[in-house]
Amino acid sequence: MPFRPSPVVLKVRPTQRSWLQRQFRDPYVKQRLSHPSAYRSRSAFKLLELNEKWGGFLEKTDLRAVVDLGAAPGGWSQVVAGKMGWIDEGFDDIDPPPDVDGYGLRDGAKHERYGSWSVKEKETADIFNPLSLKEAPGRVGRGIIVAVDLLHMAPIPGVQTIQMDFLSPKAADLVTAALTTRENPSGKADVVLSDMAANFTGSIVTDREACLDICFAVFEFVKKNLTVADRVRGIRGGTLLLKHFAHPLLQEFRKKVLEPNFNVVYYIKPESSRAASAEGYWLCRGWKGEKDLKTWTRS
Ligand SMILES: C[S@@+](CC[C@H](N)C(=O)[O-])C[C@H]1O[C@@H](n2cnc3c(N)ncnc32)[C@H](O)[C@@H]1O
Repeated sequence: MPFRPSPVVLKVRPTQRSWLQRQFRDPYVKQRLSHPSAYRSRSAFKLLELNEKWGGFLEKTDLRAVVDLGAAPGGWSQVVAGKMGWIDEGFDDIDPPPDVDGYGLRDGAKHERYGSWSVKEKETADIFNPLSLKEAPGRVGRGIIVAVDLLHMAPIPGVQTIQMDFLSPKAADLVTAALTTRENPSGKADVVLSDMAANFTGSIVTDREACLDICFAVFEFVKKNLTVADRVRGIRGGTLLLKHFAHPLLQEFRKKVLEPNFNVVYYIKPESSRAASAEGYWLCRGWKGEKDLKTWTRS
């Protein structure tokens, strides 16, 4: 019988068709779909690659707290949860563990067995009643992981998920509250990851401003919440991984804001990032702290 395209196939527009063709050819999409960990996003491979090439910053034994900003659908959080021992790195996210009832948590549900919960901003009032990591029954990982996104994200063991706009005025305080546990009373994070990206509008000015808004909001958070180096106590300064898009003003942000405040700032374009995309990452190591803070006001 001759092939008759279905109405669905007929409806695919040329732009969608080229997107689909690109997806089918993409080795990282193929890898994601066949990988035993069933990573939720192609981005997961960027983080795995960056971590492996840049000294295993997610594998340090003294890592206590990680924040994942712009976390949905959850690929990076899965990678972090794997590195911190909450899930096996070969964990299959699609099949729930047999002994866990309703592994897909409801919004607002605290899942003490795995030390995970998922809340919306408006529901957080009584959630941040710091649960001691040691008291959470069944907790197997180490440290705390807080994930934030505008979108709903299905829970991952060991990851506390807050659905909210990170640019909203309350955001930093809510994340700090979520980070503050008996084992992490300072509420500091050792690693802050930001893969946040606003939707592209096509206007260079609007897109550049949106990217700068995100970079500044993340930096404000870092100022108060990233672990500060303390040589006497043998504590290394925290790490920031920040997505951005190529633009001269963003280069200025790197020079005037990031470089003076971290020991080193690397520009990285992971192999798994599409060559045609203007995105890149800054990996900033060794937060110096607010003591000698250098700031910059954008024009
Ligand atoms: C590239 S995706 C992140 C993918 C993620 N790292 C993963 O591995 O699954 C970017 C995310 O940033 C989120 N985002 C953009 N602006 C945000 C904001 N102001 N507050 C919170 N999340 C935001 C988007 O909703 C989107 O889910």
